[in-house]
Amino acid sequence: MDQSVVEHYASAGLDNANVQNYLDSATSATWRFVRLNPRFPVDEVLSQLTAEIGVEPVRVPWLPENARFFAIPGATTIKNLSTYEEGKIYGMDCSSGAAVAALGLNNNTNNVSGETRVLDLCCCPGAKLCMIVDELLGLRMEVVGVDISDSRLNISKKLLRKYIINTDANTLVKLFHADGTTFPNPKSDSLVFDSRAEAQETASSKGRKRMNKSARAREKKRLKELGGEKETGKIEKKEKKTDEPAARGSDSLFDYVLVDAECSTDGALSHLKHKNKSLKSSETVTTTIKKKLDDEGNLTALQLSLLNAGFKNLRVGGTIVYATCSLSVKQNEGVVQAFIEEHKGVAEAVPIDFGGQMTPAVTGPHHSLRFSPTLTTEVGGVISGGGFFLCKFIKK
Ligand SMILES: C[S@@+](CC[C@H](N)C(=O)[O-])C[C@H]1O[C@@H](n2cnc3c(N)ncnc32)[C@H](O)[C@@H]1O
Repeated sequence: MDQSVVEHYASAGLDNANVQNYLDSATSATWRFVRLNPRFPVDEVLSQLTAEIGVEPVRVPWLPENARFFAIPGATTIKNLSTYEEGKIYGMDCSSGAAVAALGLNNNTNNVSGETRVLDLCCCPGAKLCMIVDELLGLRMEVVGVDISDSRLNISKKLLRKYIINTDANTLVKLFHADGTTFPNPKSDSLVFDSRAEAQETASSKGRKRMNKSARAREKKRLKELGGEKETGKIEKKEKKTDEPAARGSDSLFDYVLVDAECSTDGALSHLKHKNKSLKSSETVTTTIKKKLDDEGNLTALQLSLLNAGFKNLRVGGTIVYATCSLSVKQNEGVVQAFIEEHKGVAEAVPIDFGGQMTPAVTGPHHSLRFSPTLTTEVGGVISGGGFFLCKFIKK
């Protein structure tokens, strides 16, 4: 195995044998994780899920109960489950869930205007974006997702259409195709999704269908009786209303910002393999990681720019979380150190609290948390997911 990759993992605390084990085990994880959609009753979803996988899902004990994370056997193909097809569960790693839980949206002490505004600066494919919306369910919210990749934004749109858009009027979710390092930039950013506009569109097309079926004749008669109106029998297509959302733009500051930055993905090999289906053996995985680590200078520059842009979009008193699924010291503690030096006295690193539970994470400088990748998983005790790094700041 390439020595630089071994050294990389050694610096993150894995010994030689564990590195090989980790690289080999990426396709055969003991556990995988699902998050329950809060729009359905927990008990009902759990019994349906238990019936179809044949074992009882185990709640991830260190995440807040209302985050609804459960471990299921690693061999389960989530997309074949009826609970997944029916939109009752999301496939999502519990350490990814930790990034959203770290924002503390449930406490919602940041909300000063009656509306909670959240920016997810690298949002695709969108698992965390959906969790942000779910955490705020029932409150007035504007959640903005930004990503530079068109194809990945299409995946996010599908997710939002499946889980989110037909929710209550308090929910507004927008997606921008934009460079997160310069967001907002009205000259180059483009709004590619607006949940309220979509919901209105869906409702009015349903209305049109109903009209076509049952009320067409009556409408024809009514128009005739009114007189003077042309009896076309056709129902006018209404102009699409843009009363509030899309027009408002992206110029206000946010209460919460998540910067789940582009990284070398070496802590979450299952994600890396998911993105690149040709990564079958530990050798090809090693080569890919080596390539990414060789380009680490560019990566850390991008990460710092994203974190700075996220901070610029945050209002005073707001909360920002920086996250990566890398174990690299340069991409994690290194970026955080550079950020703190640039924003001395304004960015304050604060402890991350998941409701006082013991977590599988190790605390580092500036209250950061490191989740080691799964090597052994204890059910009933601490259950860990992929490798992850988190650091949280408030703006003073
Ligand atoms: C680690 S992934 C984010 C995962 C996502 N938060 C989720 O939960 O599904 C990093 C994302 O950053 C995006 N990205 C990379 N460079 C970017 C930039 N300059 N501006 C915005 N997004 C960027 C990538 O397209 C990718 O989707």
